[in-house]
Amino acid sequence: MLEAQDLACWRGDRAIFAGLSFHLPAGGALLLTGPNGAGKSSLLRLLAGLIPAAEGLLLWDGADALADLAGHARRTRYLSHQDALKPSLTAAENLAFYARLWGGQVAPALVALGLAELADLPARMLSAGQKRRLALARLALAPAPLWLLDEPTVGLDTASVARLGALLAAHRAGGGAVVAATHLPLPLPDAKELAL
Ligand SMILES: Nc1ncnc2c1ncn2[C@@H]1O[C@H](COP(=O)(O)OP(=O)(O)OP(=O)(O)O)[C@@H](O)[C@H]1O
Repeated sequence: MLEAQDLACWRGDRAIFAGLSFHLPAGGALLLTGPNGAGKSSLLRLLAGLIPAAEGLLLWDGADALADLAGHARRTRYLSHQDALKPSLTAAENLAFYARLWGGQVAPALVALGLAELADLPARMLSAGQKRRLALARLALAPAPLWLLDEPTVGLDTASVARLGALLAAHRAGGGAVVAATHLPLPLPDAKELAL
């Protein structure tokens, strides 16, 4: 599904990593680990097509994944460190924005992350963990084969980590793939680890 061949990444005038290769099959999961500054977020941004590779190739089903950036964006859900919420919109309205882009139903996506009770609250009034859950609820809107998740469980309580685990399992059972960067335990059984 996703294959990296000899990727290299520069940020500013510094080489962050080079010679990075991996193969991620349908249903597979790759866990990015390494100390602060190792390049985990940079790799996720590169895989999302948001920063260019200095060297190497990213392939999707054997073809250049980044030749058509709009097409790559359509098959990708990228969750960064930031929750990317509009503070003045309610939880439901925030998700409705993405539902207009990708399709899907807002109510079940809120339920998937335990947010039904908070649907009408402006995002600015949510706690840090609730905001993270609302960001993650986007994953439950409409299927996309590649999920790129940067520290998805930061701020989550135990029940919410379990809800995310259920989402991840269903995504992978349906043939989806996941690349996740984390310093925390993640419910991703049988994930391969890529230590940066
Ligand atoms: N916009 C930028 N311009 C220049 N250098 C950057 C930029 N963003 C990140 N870097 C540098 O790239 C390196 C990798 O950063 P990155 O955020 O990818 O690390 P990380 O492994 O995700 O770290 P953390 O565990 O702290 O989240 C760091 O040395 C950082 O200073």
